[in-house]
Amino acid sequence: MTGKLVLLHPRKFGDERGWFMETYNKTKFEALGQTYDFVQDNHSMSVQAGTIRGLHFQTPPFAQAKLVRCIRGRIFDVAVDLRKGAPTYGQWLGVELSADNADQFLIPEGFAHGFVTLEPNTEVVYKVSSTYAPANDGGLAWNDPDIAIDWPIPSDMVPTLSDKDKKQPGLAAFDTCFLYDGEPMELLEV
Ligand SMILES: Cc1cn([C@H]2C[C@H](O)[C@@H](COP(=O)(O)OP(=O)(O)O[C@H]3O[C@@H](C)C(=O)[C@@H](O)[C@H]3O)O2)c(=O)[nH]c1=O
Repeated sequence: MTGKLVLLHPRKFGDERGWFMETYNKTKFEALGQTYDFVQDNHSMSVQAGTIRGLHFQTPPFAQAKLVRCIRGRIFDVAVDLRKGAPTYGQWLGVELSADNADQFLIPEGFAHGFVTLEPNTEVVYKVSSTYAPANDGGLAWNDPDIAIDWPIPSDMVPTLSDKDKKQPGLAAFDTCFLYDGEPMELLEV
């Protein structure tokens, strides 16, 4: 299996009560060639708009694929290619996820992940394919010029960051431990 970046537009079944949607269906993921054993669910809430969490990853053997969605507010969600030898190594791809669009972003192993909140009190939930392994916790600077993410926040805004994320290194200091599986860094939308 190769891991693809996938933006899922889940089908909402509306009726007089409201709506229903599936948020994860293993069989449908397998039909897309994306077989993950999601073993942990996470939920974060960020009070301030302009909060950046990331860029984060766990190193092998605890690398994580992530299935991310925003259930309150709005985020710009980013994946950064860290796969050794990939032609797109160091490049990033971002999507907007919101409670309104209900979209989900599937980020395979080999990518760093981060997001900025675009509204106050934004809540993000995501499944991960390996449990938390603090000793394998890795990070990169959100504003590393070698990655050059175009965060959709005002240029004079000082983002809210954790102490850890204020001190993350840049890509130049990172010796990647992720292998390139040949999968192009393209967004599959379903
Ligand atoms: C990630 C994580 C953190 N924690 C604890 C450690 C710490 O005391 C507290 C807050 O952790 P952090 O500051 O790392 O939380 P946060 O900055 O929200 O980290 C998350 O960011 C996004 C972008 C991701 O992709 C996630 O994988 C995760 O790295 O929660 C767990 O117990 N389990 C976990 O799986």
